[in-house]
Amino acid sequence: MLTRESILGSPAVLDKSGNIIAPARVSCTLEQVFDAAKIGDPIKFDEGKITGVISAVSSSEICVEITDAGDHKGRKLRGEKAINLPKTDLAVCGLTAKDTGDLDFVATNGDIVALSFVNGPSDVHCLQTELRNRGAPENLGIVLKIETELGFQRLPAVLLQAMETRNSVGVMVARGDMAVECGWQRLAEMQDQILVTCEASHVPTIWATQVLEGMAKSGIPSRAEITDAASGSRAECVMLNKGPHIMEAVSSLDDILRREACHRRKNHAIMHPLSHFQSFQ
Ligand SMILES: Nc1ncnc2c1ncn2[C@@H]1O[C@H](COP(=O)(O)OP(=O)(O)O)[C@@H](O)[C@H]1O
Ligand SMILES: C=C(OP(=O)(O)O)C(=O)O
Repeated sequence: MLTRESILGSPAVLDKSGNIIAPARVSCTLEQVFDAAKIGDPIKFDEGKITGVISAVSSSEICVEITDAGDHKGRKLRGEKAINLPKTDLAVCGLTAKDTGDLDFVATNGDIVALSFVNGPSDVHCLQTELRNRGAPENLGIVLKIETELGFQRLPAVLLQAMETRNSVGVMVARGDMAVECGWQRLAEMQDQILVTCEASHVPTIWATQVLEGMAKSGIPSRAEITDAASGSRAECVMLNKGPHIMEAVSSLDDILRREACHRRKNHAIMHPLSHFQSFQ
């Protein structure tokens, strides 16, 4: 059960035979969810690790039937984990009350402001207006985090809107939420298109989320991670997430990107002679 009231989460209460007497409860801070969600809408918790379908909605509670929580042992949902409703039009436009509060500080102290869940040009316009109203400097950078289907579809219009002001603009390929919102299968195709569109628009990009994650966490990368990190050379910036081995991850990333720079410039392969195979000439 998802509750509008901000309460501490609690697990389900079961009787001796394992029947649910009271459902598990978690609260959701985004109030619009309770007006927008509809029966049958999919819902995902903790980056898609737990999935469900909405089975009942009221203005204060949303009932969710969990359809997948891993194997028979299930998965624990801890505090502060993300909730995604990929097919629900949340009618969240622009900025929340907390965002506008935070902007008072950002406008005078920030170098860059990142806008999460950009769904269309109106979100960007809203940020631009709020920054102008606060007299934010023209050189305050704006990073647009593309993480939803709508943001992806409207990227050209989003970029044109961002270019209406003199603020430098960049795009983050926010692959964490994008995979949850749009489905894992679409990630490769979507990230490619974002990179190409941004290159054509002369907008720098940030390759984000789970880059060398295994290495940052355990010290040893997977083979797939190395290839993914090398693809970061197609962006202007790569974002790493924290972990006890982050220093090794940074230095490996530097090494991988330097090597890749000999073979690729942005989205274009450099077709120089393959020196490794000269002995075959
Ligand atoms: N589908 C959505 N459309 C618009 N805004 C959303 C959507 N999902 C979440 N948000 C907004 O974005 C906020 C989430 O921000 P945050 O988790 O910090 O994003 P990020 O994953 O970019 O760090 C929510 O509090 C909510 O205001
Ligand atoms: C960068 C992302 O967002 P967050 O800042 O929540 O990690 C993402 O979802 O990929």
